[in-house]
Amino acid sequence: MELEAIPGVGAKTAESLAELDDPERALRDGDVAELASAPGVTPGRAARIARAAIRAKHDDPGGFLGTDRAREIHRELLSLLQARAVTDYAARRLETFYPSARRSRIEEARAVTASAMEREPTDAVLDALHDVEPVAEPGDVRVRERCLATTDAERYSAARQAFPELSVEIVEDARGLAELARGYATVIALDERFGGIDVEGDVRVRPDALDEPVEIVPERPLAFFSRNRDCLRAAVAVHRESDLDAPCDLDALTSGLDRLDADGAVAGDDELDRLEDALDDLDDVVVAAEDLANAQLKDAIVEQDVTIEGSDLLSLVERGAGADSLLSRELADEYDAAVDAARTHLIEGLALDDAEAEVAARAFPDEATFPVAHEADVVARLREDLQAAMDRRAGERKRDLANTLAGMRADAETLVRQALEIDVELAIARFAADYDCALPVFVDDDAGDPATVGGTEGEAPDGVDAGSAPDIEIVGGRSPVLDEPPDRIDPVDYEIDGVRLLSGVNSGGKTSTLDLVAAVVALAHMGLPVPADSVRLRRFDGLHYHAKTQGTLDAGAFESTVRDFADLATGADGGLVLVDELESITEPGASAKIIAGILEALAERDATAVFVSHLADEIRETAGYDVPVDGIEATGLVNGELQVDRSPVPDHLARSTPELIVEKLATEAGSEGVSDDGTAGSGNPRESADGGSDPADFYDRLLAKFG
Ligand SMILES: Nc1ncnc2c1ncn2[C@@H]1O[C@H](COP(=O)(O)OP(=O)(O)OP(=O)(O)O)[C@@H](O)[C@H]1O
Repeated sequence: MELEAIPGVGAKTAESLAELDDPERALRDGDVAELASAPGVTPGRAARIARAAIRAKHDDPGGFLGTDRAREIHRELLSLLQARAVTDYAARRLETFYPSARRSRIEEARAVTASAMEREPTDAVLDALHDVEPVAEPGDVRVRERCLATTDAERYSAARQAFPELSVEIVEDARGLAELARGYATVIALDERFGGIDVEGDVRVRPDALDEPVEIVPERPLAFFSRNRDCLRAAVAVHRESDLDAPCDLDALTSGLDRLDADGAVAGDDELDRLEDALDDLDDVVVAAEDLANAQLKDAIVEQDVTIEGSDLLSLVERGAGADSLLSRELADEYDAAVDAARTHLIEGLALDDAEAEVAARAFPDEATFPVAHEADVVARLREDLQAAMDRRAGERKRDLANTLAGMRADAETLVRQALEIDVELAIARFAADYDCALPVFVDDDAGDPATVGGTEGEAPDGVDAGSAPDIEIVGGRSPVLDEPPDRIDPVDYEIDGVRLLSGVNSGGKTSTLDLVAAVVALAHMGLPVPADSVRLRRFDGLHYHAKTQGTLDAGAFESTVRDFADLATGADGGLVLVDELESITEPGASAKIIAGILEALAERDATAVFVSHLADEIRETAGYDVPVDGIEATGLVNGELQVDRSPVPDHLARSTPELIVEKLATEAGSEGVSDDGTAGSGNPRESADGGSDPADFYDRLLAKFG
């Protein structure tokens, strides 16, 4: 895919995207996280790029949402879905679900939805998802205890390029290697000519180094796994909890991760731990051993009666020395015992092995002295030996672990990607469960092709013929954008065919019905499930939902609204038109004429449209064809509140709220004029006591005006 061919991707963004490992895959899969990892590409922009790439793939001109209200409904739906995603990735990825008029795009999104609706969002999976995030590249790795050495300038620059983590040194000969070995724990010689040389220190000859990066720098693969350790563990848990097919052996990956520290060091190796502890404790244990010997020896001296011969005393006094020789002669056994105790303390305290113990034993001298003092150079040698053993061991363990894990990197990345994708599906599944959704059935509008999207291949669902099916049929629809808790929402049935008016009492739910239709149509064209028992609809080219205007428009705004409707009524767009109380734009008489004209033009073009209006009668009178009117009917007034059946009654002009109230007044006034025994209270029930006319007459007169 030519990156710059994607709308909105300029040369600079294309350059950034080209830095990704596989930008085409990321674009193809709508992998927003991967796109957002390109330099300078924010997550929001990544979502827009992914959407544009999807549109380009489906040759989709976009612009399905034709009005502000349509876009608002889409935004609300998206937020409801995003609120059900655990990861930021899934929230962004959901933005790539946009309403499209293209059958291929709708089918592509529906495939994800179909799989999503099989998923069960258990608490355990959702918990595990909290720690999943797109894998991160580890920062620069720097290994200071190992270096590469060569005599060859060309090999030198190749090695520098291949191993930025290590120092690379030029040496003249074996002496140069030996010198390096004094400064580095391990020196890796790259030249064959060094094979078989005998140099002190850990010097390895590896002419194959450039082909074996894991052997030479095991830290490199390990850095990826340690950087992403928590996320990988969480991705493993997501796979286990959701029975997802894993791309690798989860036990092997987990045990590898268990052997790794957060900083890339090897964990859980007893020998390595022993060496590390011994190094940490060395100074303290030496001092403690020395103190022990001195305390023991002091006690022995205090308890001892020393008989000193006169000649010895003389020699002591004359030479001012010789107490040590006296000590070794008189207290040799006690000294040996004290030094033995010190050596044992040192060896056991540091859990040294035999070879280390042999060195450690020399830390306390055989020759008697008081106080007993350790040999600093022997302790230094012991430290060097322990450090070298630790470096060797750590290197071996790292190489082992790196060899196990390096081959799992691609699978580990897939593991995380799958876990993130599952979050997208679970968000859809949770939305579907919360709003009792069903997958809508598209009754295809392609001429001569009754195939359905989502219905039985090649035939219309339940025998419905594309020619005779209504444009939209909603059964048990529950508007997700209604500001009511789901259990307080009355399900609505509504069938829309052609261009129609929707009448009804105030607050009967006309606007909410338009919202429901808009939400259902938007979700269906996003390839998502709809909040209804069932929905059948034809594929629309766009959604033009005009919300009610607040108050009468001034001349300029009125003119531009009429222009908008001119575009709608004369354009080639096969979109769905929803309009709420357009009459509020100007005075009622003029409004009815304008609405009638728009309806005529739309009907001539076989459009699908619903116009909510309180002027249904006036519009019908003016319109040049028989405009169908549906009605949301009040079933009565209880305690001053309207009882409403929210489902529009087809081909029925609903009575208005004023009519219902006048009817109620007329009924009440009529029954007040009749006495308990059913006879008239006065000779003339329509005559009031003071001789004026009865209010019931007045109410009847008003009622008669409603026809
Ligand atoms: N299907 C429904 N289930 C439950 N409550 C609903 C439903 N539809 C509407 N309502 C309630 O009725 C209120 C009024 O609805 P809505 O604004 O859609 O009526 P309307 O007929 O457009 O009113 P108006 O004629 O005044 O513009 C909503 O705020 C909501 O509380």
